[in-house]
Amino acid sequence: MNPSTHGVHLRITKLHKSFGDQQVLQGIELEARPGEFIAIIGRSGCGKSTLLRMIAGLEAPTSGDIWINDLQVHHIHSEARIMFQDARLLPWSKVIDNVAIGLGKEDRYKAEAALEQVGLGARANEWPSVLSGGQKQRVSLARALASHPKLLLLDEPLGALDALTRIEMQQLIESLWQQQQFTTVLITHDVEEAVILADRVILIEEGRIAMDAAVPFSRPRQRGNAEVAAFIDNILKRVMGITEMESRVVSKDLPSPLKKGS
Ligand SMILES: Nc1ncnc2c1ncn2[C@@H]1O[C@H](COP(=O)(O)OP(=O)(O)OP(=O)(O)O)[C@@H](O)[C@H]1O
Repeated sequence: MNPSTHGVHLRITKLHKSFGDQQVLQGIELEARPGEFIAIIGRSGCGKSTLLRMIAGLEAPTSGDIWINDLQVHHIHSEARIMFQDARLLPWSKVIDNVAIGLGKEDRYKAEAALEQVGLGARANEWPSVLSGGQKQRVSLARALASHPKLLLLDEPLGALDALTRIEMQQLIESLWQQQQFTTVLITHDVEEAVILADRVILIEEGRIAMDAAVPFSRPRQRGNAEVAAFIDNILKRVMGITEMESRVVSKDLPSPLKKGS
């Protein structure tokens, strides 16, 4: 955990969300301390994005409360920024203008600085269309960070990237988080990514928090490290609902994600 004077305190109580008859979230209780980095995992469709959208103020809860510091979330919070799997850049605006969206003219230097921080200062005056997927996500990250948010919401932002670019982006996000100390909520399908980056890994199952595991390793965390790999493996087993005995059978007989890292 990164002690922080910058990030917000996030608190979620008795949160329910239904779409028609479908109850997606059924009593979420969750807290992130200022400057904490939490990762939310869970099977496809369990409600991760819905939860993030509600924290962002883009979707209203059916019932329950979300607090950012002492303000209840009813609409988009001025201190929060969200980043999605697709970069969502405006194709008719230059890279720097995409980063500067929402900033006043006098704050344009902040967009330039954010673009430098993600390593794309030299590409400021190009069109988004000439950038690679990873570069577009860097621009999207710069746009999210240019206004110095106190809460960064990441909805599977690295999901579409190749493995190497993904690792580079993870390192970039971790180093910017360490410098700027914003509170971070990361949605990811990748348990390894959650364990490498987050202070806590939180599993949503059947609409509730089924696991909230503090990651006990110092940073930067090494993927090859046996203890890290075993920790990832245990979470994977928990996500897949596989018992110890079943996992031995799976590990022996099949190439399986349970063997990841071994
Ligand atoms: N606007 C909506 N209207 C109706 N149903 C919705 C709406 N948004 C989400 N849902 C439903 O809520 C459930 C949770 O969706 P959500 O996108 O939050 O899941 P997720 O865990 O993020 O999934 P994935 O990992 O596949 O992205 C799904 O069954 C989805 O169909």
